[in-house]
Amino acid sequence: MTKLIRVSCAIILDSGKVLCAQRSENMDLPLKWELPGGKIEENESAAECLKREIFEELNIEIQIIRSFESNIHQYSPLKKIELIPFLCSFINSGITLKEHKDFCWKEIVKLAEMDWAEADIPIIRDFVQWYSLNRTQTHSI
Ligand SMILES: Nc1nc2c([nH]c(=O)n2[C@@H]2O[C@H](COP(=O)(O)OP(=O)(O)OP(=O)(O)O)[C@@H](O)[C@H]2O)c(=O)[nH]1
Repeated sequence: MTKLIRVSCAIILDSGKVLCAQRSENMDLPLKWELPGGKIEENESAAECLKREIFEELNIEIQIIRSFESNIHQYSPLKKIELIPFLCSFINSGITLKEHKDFCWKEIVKLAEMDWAEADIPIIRDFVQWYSLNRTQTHSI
């Protein structure tokens, strides 16, 4: 049976825009856009993983606001991931890319235009829908 790989990812919201990261040519899913994050290690919670990965990949600290429903996606017979999203804000802002090719801040209404990794598509759709219903609560972010 295929092992389920659990992956935490961050929807980092700042001034109504979300941080999108582009995978580099030499990564799996080359040049696809993703939400920064990574694989959850043994003895680590999804939230702990996210803080560690975001610091390792982008050199920034985040504050987790809430989690959203995860998405299970089978990329191939041997690769099945559970992508677990968290809404986050910044603590500091000097992004240094350690692994990704590029990053951008995308307005929420334009998020669906990006060429996302397949597992991210339902997560982005659900987040855009949630934001349109809850934007008044997120004004301070
Ligand atoms: N971090 C992150 N990973 C994602 C997203 N969407 C998605 O399908 N993935 C997949 O989840 C896995 C996360 O692995 P990772 O970020 O720790 O590292 P990686 O590319 O070095 O993994 P690899 O060792 O499989 O090549 C990758 O296989 C990646 O393709 C996403 O939005 N964020």
